[in-house]
Amino acid sequence: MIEFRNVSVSFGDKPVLSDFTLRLPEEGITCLKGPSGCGKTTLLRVLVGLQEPDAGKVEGVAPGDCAVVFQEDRLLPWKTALQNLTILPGLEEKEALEWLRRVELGNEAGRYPAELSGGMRRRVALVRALAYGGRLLVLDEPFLGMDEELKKRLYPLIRNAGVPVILVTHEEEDIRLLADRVYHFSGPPLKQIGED
Ligand SMILES: Nc1ncnc2c1ncn2[C@@H]1O[C@H](COP(=O)(O)OP(=O)(O)OP(=O)(O)O)[C@@H](O)[C@H]1O
Repeated sequence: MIEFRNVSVSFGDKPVLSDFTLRLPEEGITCLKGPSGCGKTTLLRVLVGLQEPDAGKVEGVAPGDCAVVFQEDRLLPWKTALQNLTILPGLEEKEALEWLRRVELGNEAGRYPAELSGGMRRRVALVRALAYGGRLLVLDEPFLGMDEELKKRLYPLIRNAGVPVILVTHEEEDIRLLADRVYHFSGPPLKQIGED
């Protein structure tokens, strides 16, 4: 179980997390849903250790435990799709190529991020996170820029990640086909308003 305990984060005079407490199960796929700007990304940034809270703490997860895909793909622009994977310690080129093939990018291995579409870059970021392993897979809108048919072909990769997944998505279809449970939020400040 991952636990946010009385976590507060403000940007200027705007509280985004305010004495926020939440327990997230560490099994299956947990979807987080809420309106744009309510604070979901901030929650994930605190979870993975990229945002130091003003107060409170997160228990049950350590730095390096999480493989993350953020809304912006964060690929290294001076490295090809393949090299963006082989920067992972211990990931051989052959295995990296196999990951790219799984997201239908086998022919794009030698291309630089600037030569890929937004949806292609996100697929590289997604397999980089999957190949990283970690104890928890954290995904913030991982299917942005992808059509419905492609997304459906990628769902099994998420389903079979072999680790618990925290998934932020606005898409009902993602939730319907992937989620084991959904936490609903409002905000800011972020507040849990339901669960199903
Ligand atoms: N680094 C920052 N500096 C200032 N304000 C920020 C910063 N990061 C987030 N915010 C503000 O905090 C609020 C919550 O942002 P956040 O990105 O967490 O929302 P979100 O729920 O993930 O939104 P979306 O679904 O649109 O991605 C927004 O009002 C945003 O403008």
